Amino acid sequence: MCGSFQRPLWTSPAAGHVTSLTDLKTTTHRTPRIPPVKPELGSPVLQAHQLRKVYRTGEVDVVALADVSLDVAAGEFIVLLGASGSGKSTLLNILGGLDVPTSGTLQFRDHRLDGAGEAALTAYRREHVGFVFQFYNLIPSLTVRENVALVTDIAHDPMDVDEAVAMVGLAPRADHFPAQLSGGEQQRVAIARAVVKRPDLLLCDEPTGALDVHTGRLVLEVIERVNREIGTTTIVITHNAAIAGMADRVLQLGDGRLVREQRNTAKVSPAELAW
Ligand SMILES: Nc1ncnc2c1ncn2[C@@H]1O[C@H](COP(=O)(O)OP(=O)(O)OP(=O)(O)O)[C@@H](O)[C@H]1O
Repeated sequence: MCGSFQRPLWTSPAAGHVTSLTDLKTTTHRTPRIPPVKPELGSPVLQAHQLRKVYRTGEVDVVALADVSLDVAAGEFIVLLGASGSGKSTLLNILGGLDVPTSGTLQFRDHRLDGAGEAALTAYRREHVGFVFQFYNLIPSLTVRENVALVTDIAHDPMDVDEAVAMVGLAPRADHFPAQLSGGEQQRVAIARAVVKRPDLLLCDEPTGALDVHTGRLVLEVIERVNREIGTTTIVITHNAAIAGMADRVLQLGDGRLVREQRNTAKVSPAELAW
């Protein structure tokens, strides 16, 4: 399972809070970083042990995650299912360094993330994690290419921007603005932006939630392609159980706990998914 944990890597008091892209650039050389060595396919990339997250609002404690233990192997494609409020986003946010657990341990390769400070989590997210959310968060005044290129300024070893744009099938639209694109196309730009820095992890929270079936399939095809061709470890949250067929492994959360885990012996391509 989780093996012996090391002390958190990032405890340097010199690493300050990062508040803007300019800050990110200027902190690049000060912020402790994990070397960008790609792990062997199948080796553990994330190890979570008894993760617990309690949100306190006034006098009320909400237990969003209750002792979730989970190993994620490099290159794996995981679909995370569960009813609304079951803790899916909370888990994804903690795995992606957007939030920290109340208790439990989380390790990315050899490095502890629980207890890591703001600057350390920023470095982790910036160098190792690509996020895709339900809404695309593109900058309207920038073209497709420029939206994707923004990230490469702060990445250690980015992909060529046009290569990333081509990977999501938008090469002919590279000079278009977000308002000139459909929702599915905008989501594909968001995926290109997430993967252009060659992250170890691609974390997607309801990536097809705002899309119709046909467009949703196209977006899932791009996510599947990134996982298959680049080997990016991928976790997708969805309410749509049909998407589970794409996964190597399907995890189901209920009331903050992992209530079901299933490995797919054969994966279904997004084009074959029916919902
Ligand atoms: N910042 C917060 N403060 C207080 N409670 C929170 C906070 N964030 C989440 N929660 C609570 O934690 C629980 C898990 O929320 P979470 O968003 O992780 O669920 P989810 O499975 O992703 O739900 P959905 O499918 O609706 O997005 C819920 O009861 C939610 O109300």
